[in-house]
Amino acid sequence: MPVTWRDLLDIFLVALLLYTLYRLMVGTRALNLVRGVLVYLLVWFIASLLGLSTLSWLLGNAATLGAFALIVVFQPELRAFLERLGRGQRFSSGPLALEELLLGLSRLSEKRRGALIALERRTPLGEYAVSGEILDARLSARLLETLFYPGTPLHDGGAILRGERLFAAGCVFPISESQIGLGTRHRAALGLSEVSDALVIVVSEETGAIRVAEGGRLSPPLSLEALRERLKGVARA
Ligand SMILES: Nc1ncnc2c1ncn2[C@@H]1O[C@H](COP(=O)(O)OP(=O)(O)OP(=O)(O)O)[C@@H](O)[C@H]1O
Repeated sequence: MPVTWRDLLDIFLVALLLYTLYRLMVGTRALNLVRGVLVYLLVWFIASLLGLSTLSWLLGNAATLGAFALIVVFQPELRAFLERLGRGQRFSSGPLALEELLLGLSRLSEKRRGALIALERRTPLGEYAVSGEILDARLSARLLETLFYPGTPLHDGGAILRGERLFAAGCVFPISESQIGLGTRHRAALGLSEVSDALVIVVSEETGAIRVAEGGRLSPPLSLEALRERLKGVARA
């Protein structure tokens, strides 16, 4: 049968759809889930091919139950994914007010004020924002200083930056289990960086050191210059 322009269009659209889905999932837990499901399906397929009836029966029945379990467990990711799909474009949090952020961080560090600030990138952090207070205010150094002033109602917890807006404050981030020796502020920074592509900045109340968590890794204390370089990439993104 000859290949028509319809077949080519069909192939192109399917490829585009798969690529779009992949781009939407990069940097989220959902990508690992898809990998897991693919491995599961492969094992199931091989078991059926080899006629291993008990194993393929077991995997077949577990798949039905598993599908429901996955919907429940990954409900936040599914919601975020559909939100991003609904926006019709790649999520982008807009330009970062880099100098204001750096000025705020240097003052917080100088005065040894503990702070936790997540820079939202492609993974939406809305589910963490609603655990605190939505502010959606223009970011300024003075606003950061005010927010993390000890004793104020919003100084506890983390702030979320969405582009040049300080989107939320007083938010609860997931605590990492990977480095039990760290204090909870640093573990919360690591935890959020494990489940999202956010870059999370921590200022230590004890030492004033500024560190960055990204992709489940915590940097050593950074100088302002090193931090500027690190953040420039985010500002451009
Ligand atoms: N799950 C969380 N999400 C956001 N912020 C949190 C979370 N858990 C703790 N924090 C913040 O961390 C503060 C406690 O910091 P703690 O002293 O335990 O951490 P630390 O990593 O040793 O930091 P520091 O060096 O500033 O003392 C809390 O007052 C709160 O503001």
